[in-house]
Amino acid sequence: MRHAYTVEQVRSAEAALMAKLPPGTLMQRAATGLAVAVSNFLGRTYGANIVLLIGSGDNGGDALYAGARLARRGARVTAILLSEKVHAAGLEAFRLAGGRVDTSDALAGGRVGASDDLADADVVLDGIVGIGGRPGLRPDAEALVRRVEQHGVPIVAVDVPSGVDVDTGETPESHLNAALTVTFGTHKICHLVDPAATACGPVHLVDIGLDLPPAEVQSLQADDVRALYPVPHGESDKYSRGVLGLMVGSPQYPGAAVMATAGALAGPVGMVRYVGSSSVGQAVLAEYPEVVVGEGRVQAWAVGSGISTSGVDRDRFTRLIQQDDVPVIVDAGAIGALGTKHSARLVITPHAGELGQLLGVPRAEIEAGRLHYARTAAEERQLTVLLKGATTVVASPDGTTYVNPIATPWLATAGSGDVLAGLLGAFLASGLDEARAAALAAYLHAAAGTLASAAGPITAMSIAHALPAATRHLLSS
Ligand SMILES: NC(=O)C1=CN([C@@H]2O[C@H](COP(=O)(O)OP(=O)(O)OC[C@H]3O[C@@H](n4cnc5c(N)ncnc54)[C@H](O)[C@@H]3O)[C@@H](O)[C@H]2O)[C@@H](O)CC1
Ligand SMILES: Nc1ncnc2c1ncn2[C@@H]1O[C@H](COP(=O)(O)OP(=O)(O)O)[C@@H](O)[C@H]1O
Ligand SMILES: [K+]
Repeated sequence: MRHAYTVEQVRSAEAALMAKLPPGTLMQRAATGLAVAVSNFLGRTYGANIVLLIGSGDNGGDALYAGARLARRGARVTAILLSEKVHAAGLEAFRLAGGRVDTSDALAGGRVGASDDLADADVVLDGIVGIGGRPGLRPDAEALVRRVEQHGVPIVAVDVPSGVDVDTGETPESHLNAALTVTFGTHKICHLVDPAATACGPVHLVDIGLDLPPAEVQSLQADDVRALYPVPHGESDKYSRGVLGLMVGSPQYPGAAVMATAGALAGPVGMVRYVGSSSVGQAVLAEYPEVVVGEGRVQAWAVGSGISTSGVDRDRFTRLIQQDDVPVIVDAGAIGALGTKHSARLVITPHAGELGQLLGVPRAEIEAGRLHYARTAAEERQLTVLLKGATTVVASPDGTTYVNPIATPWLATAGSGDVLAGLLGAFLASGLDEARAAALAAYLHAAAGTLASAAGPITAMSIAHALPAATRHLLSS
């Protein structure tokens, strides 16, 4: 499991550890890990041109000490100071190691020297602000960052890409986009939650020995998927593996039923039942003769994919969400049919537009505050939210939050969400709790999309068809 923490949690863990260690130890650990990561990123150190952007705090200190190490190993390292006040001991160590300080005047707008240094750089280290930063880049920092981008020089962010909101993953103001982020002690929320997660690029974690409480946000890793997946055993039968009921697809969108069924059958259930109009049932049977069409006992329901809100059978839906023994996935049109009361355990699977409609908030606001709104909906409505998007967020009413770390943009294809709803239904029917079922489904859906897209552009059905191989690969690796 990958865990992410708030700035407050990180600071208190750092304080506890610092009290036991000689002064400066943590910063030296961070700077050493940073210097090694930069060398690995470049593939060489000797003769490399490295530029440091240095702000006023310890984040700049990390960059200066790492710059000193890189200079001692033969790199040409130049620091551009963005503040009158910078980490004094770090600057001294940097100068002693042969590091140059660019003295062109940032605020005078000249920056001739800086411009030359930037044009020649192999990499730029962003030590402008770390976890002590407020969102946004100041005008001088922003101008420099835009210059770096114009020259196409990759940026390695120290701890976090400057400008992002570390605790929410939001980017309300200007920020930089890193080719790599090197962080210390633990992941912070911005490393896992979009839009900031995208700005981080790949994230490299340097262990500095922190002791941390339970995490705010977590991400499944391959070994978690292996541990959680309900693999059948000698005593299993089709009922004990779980029966999923699908109330999805409509005469207008019959394909949704086929795609949700494909997702479900590629999951861990023993049986899928289809309940709906006979023409849609026939379409499902034509593709999947193993589906049982008609009423019967199920361990979970998936409702709404490929059904418009006005097409949802309200009486039936209300009865389903008022029973308390069978969990229900509420997808697509059924999200719009949700009232304020339910007693079943529910998982809703909106994209940003659908969550916006449910909460009465514009879509763009949901996109900008994905973690916040997923958590708000989960808590206020007392249900689990799987918010779809480039990084899918799963939030449960008890506060447990997962973020899916491995999606590919190829997943953004019509019907992809129907496959996901079916797969999630399969995990719920097999007996997993809602949050874990949702996190596992998002992970495997993305793994299948990644596998399928290796052969070129994908469709929803190719995601479903890649699910067994993606699952086998994960379970056997
Ligand atoms: N506390 C520790 O033990 C460790 C801290 N480390 C480093 O220290 C960093 C935190 O250092 P600090 O607490 O000094 O804080 P930062 O260096 O993140 O930034 C705080 C400084 O930046 C200024 N500032 C805030 N927002 C700004 C903005 N938008 N634009 C420009 N300037 C802004 C503030 O006035 C303040 O002077 C971590 O991110 C990490 O890089 C690491 O060395 C590991 C150990
Ligand atoms: N940019 C992206 N990167 C990765 N995954 C994405 C991206 N955009 C969408 N997805 C994923 O693709 C799926 C799309 O589902 P959805 O919006 O319901 O489409 P549909 O209604 O056509 O099935 C979701 O699993 C979502 O998380
Ligand atoms: K930074």
